[in-house]
Amino acid sequence: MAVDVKEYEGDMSNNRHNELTHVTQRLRRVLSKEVDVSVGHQQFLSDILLEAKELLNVSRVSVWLFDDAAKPSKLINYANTDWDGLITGPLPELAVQDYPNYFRAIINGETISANDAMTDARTSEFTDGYLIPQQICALLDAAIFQNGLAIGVVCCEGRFEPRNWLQWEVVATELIADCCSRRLLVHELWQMQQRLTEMAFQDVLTGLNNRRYVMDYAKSEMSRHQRADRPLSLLMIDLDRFKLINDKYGHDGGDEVLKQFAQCCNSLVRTEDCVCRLGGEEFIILLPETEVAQAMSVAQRLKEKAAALEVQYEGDIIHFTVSIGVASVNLNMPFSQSLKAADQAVYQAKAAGRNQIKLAL
Ligand SMILES: Nc1nc2c(ncn2[C@@H]2O[C@H](COP(=O)(O)OP(=O)(O)OP(=O)(O)O)[C@@H](O)[C@H]2O)c(=O)[nH]1
Repeated sequence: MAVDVKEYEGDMSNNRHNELTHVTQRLRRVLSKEVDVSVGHQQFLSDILLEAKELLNVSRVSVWLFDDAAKPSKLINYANTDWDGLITGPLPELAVQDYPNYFRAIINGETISANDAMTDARTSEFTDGYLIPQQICALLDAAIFQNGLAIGVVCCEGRFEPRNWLQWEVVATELIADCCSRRLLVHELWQMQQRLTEMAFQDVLTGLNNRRYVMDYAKSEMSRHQRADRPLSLLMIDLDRFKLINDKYGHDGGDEVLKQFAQCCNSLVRTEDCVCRLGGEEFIILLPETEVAQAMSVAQRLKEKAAALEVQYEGDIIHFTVSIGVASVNLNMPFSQSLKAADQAVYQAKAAGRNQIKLAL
């Protein structure tokens, strides 16, 4: 049911007025969450669209984004409130060649307040294929901008009869479109930040945690284990004669071995264990809540699994072995001391002929 100007200016029933005040407050509360990344952005969009649907008293509100803001050729449905019956499932993409007037208006940044969508020159293109079958009579569409370019549109659809869109309804839709724009930007920035954090703590080649990560992780695990008086163990692993593998199969062959060995480590340990590539052909596995005797048996399984691994590379099969140093992490000393002890054990394993496990003293 549309709100009439006269009604809004003076005669609006108390009920409708109270209802609007209530919905506006709800909408403002939801809009204020635009920077709260703990709410998923799809959830946020669907929340504001629902509030907008109620505020404007329309059948559906949806968000559509251009495939390419610099050179738009399609509008793709991004979020929408459901509506009772009719279209279900994903909405089809809209192509510029089918709706040139509509696209032109949105690209120009116009807010389309089509009181009668079937006669408005910007929306009449939808008449036979969409408006008539869906019984949509009024459309209120506001462009979503980013950096001065229209990147998409918020679309409000009224069914059954034309309506006169009021000025406040137009402004409310534009505010919602602006809010969608900011939220999409917040989402992009959040994704970028996630990616940077991942990059800062991840080894690019193997996807394992890197040295920076293990140092932070060890620090927090050491204090946790100290408080709980629990044992923490570590394996330091070095691939044997890795230079020969590089020399024989090339750097890419060596990389393939490192990647497959990383997977081998991951497949062998518990989810709470922390596998890291320290650099080069050197890896470390931290085993929380683990006595050194159990750590020795993990090392034994890893040594056997590595020796049995057949790395397929350009028609060849590459075999390799590992030398492992096992240490119980000394919770009263800096972590670097335990690393050093494990490193010396690796050195002894190498000196003893490689493909060996040694316990750090
Ligand atoms: N393919 C590849 N090779 C690497 C990478 N990082 C380091 N290396 C190579 O790893 C080799 C390590 O050689 P060394 O330190 O001599 O050790 P090793 O040949 O494994 O001999 P031992 O440790 O004594 O058994 C060097 O040739 C490095 O160039 C990497 O990311 N990819």
